[in-house]
Amino acid sequence: MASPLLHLDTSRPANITDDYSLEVNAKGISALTAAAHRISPASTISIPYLPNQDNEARLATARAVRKIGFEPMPHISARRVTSLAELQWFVEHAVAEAGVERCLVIAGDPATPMGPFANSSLLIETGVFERSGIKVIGVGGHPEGHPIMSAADRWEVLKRKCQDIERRGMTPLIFTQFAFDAGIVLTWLEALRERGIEHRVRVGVPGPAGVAVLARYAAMCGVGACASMLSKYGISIGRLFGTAGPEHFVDRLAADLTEVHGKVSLHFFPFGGIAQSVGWVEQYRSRSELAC
Ligand SMILES: NC(=O)C1=CN([C@@H]2O[C@H](COP(=O)(O)OP(=O)(O)OC[C@H]3O[C@@H](n4cnc5c(N)ncnc54)[C@H](O)[C@@H]3O)[C@@H](O)[C@H]2O)C=CC1
Ligand SMILES: Nc1nc(=O)c2c([nH]1)NC[C@@H]1CN(c3ccc(C(=O)N[C@@H](CCC(=O)O)C(=O)O)cc3)CN21
Repeated sequence: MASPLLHLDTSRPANITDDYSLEVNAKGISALTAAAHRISPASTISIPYLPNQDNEARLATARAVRKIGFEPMPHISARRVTSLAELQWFVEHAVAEAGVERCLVIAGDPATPMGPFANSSLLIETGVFERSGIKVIGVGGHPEGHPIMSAADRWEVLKRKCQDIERRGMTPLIFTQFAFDAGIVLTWLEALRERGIEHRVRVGVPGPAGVAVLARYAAMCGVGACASMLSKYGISIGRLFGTAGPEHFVDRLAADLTEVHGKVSLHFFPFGGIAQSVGWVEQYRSRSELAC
């Protein structure tokens, strides 16, 4: 099987991958433990709210992430939370048992909410987070659009969520879905800053993975993966097998990010495995250093 393609590019700054975060679910803890010495201490490890992992499994993952020396950031999927009591239980236990200080709130995919929360704003409005000691709340940003919201609604909802988080004494952090076209992300960052939203953005990046795996996750997550986007990513329609890494995507960000785009760091989705994503960052960094 082909290894992730890394193309030498001397134009990027060395620090685009500094302070990256990584998504790790319950099944990934042993791989995270094995790779821990290769990841900066206290890095944020976000814990997705997967339907096949229950609250106990998510809590155990958060405890393990903390024990290894990282900052656990559990996701809470509004539409999958069945009651206020469940939300309270989870957040309080996460704080008490894993020292959780940051959570990511996201609507989630169920067409019909399983409880009283149809969107992530309703989770924030409960007051559970600040009362439990949470300091940072992550919310979704949508460079590629949103299943139901118009552009105007998207900006309004994002602005309101950030304001509400700050009003409650916490710090907002914006996470974007993984994407294949860095140009769309750059344009969205400019629009975000034009609207006066200055909070740090963690740009979603797919880790190196099989092309078929990337296509499957893109379809599952509603991520744009048309031929032109994939081609910008470095995947040609004639080569739908093998592995693809985010080198073109990250190169483009590194080359084109300026002060106008504000505070930006990377958030990796390790679809091809945790060791592979961590290894990709190491290779990318060593090539940047060689190029300096
Ligand atoms: N890391 C990730 O996984 C990220 C994912 N996203 C995507 O954005 C989606 C929703 O964005 P949020 O900012 O959390 O929305 P939100 O919680 O702010 O909701 C905004 C509006 O969209 C409606 N809505 C949201 N999801 C819906 C669904 N599945 N069906 C019908 N209506 C829905 C809500 O009711 C609300 O009116 C996520 O579910 C995900 O697909 C965005 C950023 C990061
Ligand atoms: N709209 C939306 N819905 C989602 O469910 C979703 C997103 N967006 N954005 C990205 C995250 C990441 N997601 C996932 C979902 C499942 C696994 C998972 O089951 N991983 C297995 C590997 C399975 C495989 O080989 O493909 C694992 O062992 O980690 C990982 C990440 C779901 N996510």
